Amino acid sequence: MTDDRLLAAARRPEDVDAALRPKSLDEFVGQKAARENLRIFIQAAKSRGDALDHVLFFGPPGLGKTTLAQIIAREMGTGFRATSGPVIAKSGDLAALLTNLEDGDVLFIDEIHRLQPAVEEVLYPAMEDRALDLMIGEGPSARSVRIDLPRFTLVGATTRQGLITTPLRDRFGIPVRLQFYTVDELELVVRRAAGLLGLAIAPDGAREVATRARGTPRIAGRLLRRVRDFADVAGEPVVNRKVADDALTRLEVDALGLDAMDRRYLMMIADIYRGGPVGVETLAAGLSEPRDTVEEVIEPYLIQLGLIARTARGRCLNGRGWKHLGLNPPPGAQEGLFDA
Ligand SMILES: Nc1ncnc2c1ncn2[C@@H]1O[C@H](COP(=O)(O)OP(=O)(O)OP(=O)(O)O)[C@@H](O)[C@H]1O
Ligand SMILES: [Mg+2]
Repeated sequence: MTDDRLLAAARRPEDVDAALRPKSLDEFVGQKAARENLRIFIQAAKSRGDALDHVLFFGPPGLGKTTLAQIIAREMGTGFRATSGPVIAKSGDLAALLTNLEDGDVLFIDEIHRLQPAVEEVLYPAMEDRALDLMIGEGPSARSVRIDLPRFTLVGATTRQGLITTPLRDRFGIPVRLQFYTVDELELVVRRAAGLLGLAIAPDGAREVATRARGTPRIAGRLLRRVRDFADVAGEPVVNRKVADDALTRLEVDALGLDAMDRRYLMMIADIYRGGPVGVETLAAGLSEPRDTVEEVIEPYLIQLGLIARTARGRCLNGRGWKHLGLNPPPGAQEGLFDA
């Protein structure tokens, strides 16, 4: 299933992300626009002696949302508290978290789209007015009291921008969309990670891993560890292109970084639906995967590569998709509409 995929971008226990996590904006590779904007906003807030405005990160898993949240706290020189949407069960839990913050703290809420509506409502005045509205007592004697909160920066992260309610989204002064990384950027990520892992890697070896990492630093780190295993066992002192290629091919990661699941997805559109259009529900059922997984994990990178297109009538295989499968589109297939 998806969780076992080598190329699944979602966190897994063995990822030991912390070891490879960049600790400052200077160390953070890629996301240039976001990085430079954050640098300016952080500098400005610091020079005013104020907390940074609230930041919302959105984008596919493994692109660096949590990493950037930690970097913000470090660069601001403030404390970092982390929690996640599904963990905060009641509004009282959030109230406790907020009242325990120290001046200037960063409060990181991962999967913020999964907050309960009642909990989310506590956040609105907290974000806007640094205040908490509490109800004291019950029945006719109930009254509302307002408690002032310390200055803090809320950093929210989500893989599902579409699921964030508008009132919540509007309260973030700094929305940041993270993009897939280029191969050049991932090459730097791989070299840096190899250095931290004490692994000797040749430039063409780093390039090979980068090319096959689905635009995602977490996957680059994971592939690098697996390649290291193969190199260790084979007694290869240096990971060059051939060593990396052999290892990744054995792991069924193809030249574009697609794995068996991606190829099953593409083959299903090609084979059964003659190139589409086919609805995402149908594809999800055929792959025995939840629709969310198909939309959030499998499709974004295939779209990024131009192998498929999302249309109003469903998913279609593009010319490039047919080519990657080594197939010719059947006469009358939809693909010509989307690219050459
Ligand atoms: N720009 C980067 N440079 C180097 N390494 C990075 C970069 N961005 C992320 N990483 C590495 O990728 C891994 C995943 O990053 P992170 O946990 O921040 O992703 P995320 O966006 O929070 O993912 P999720 O949506 O699953 O929570 C970490 O090990 C981190 O070290
Ligand atoms: Mg994260």
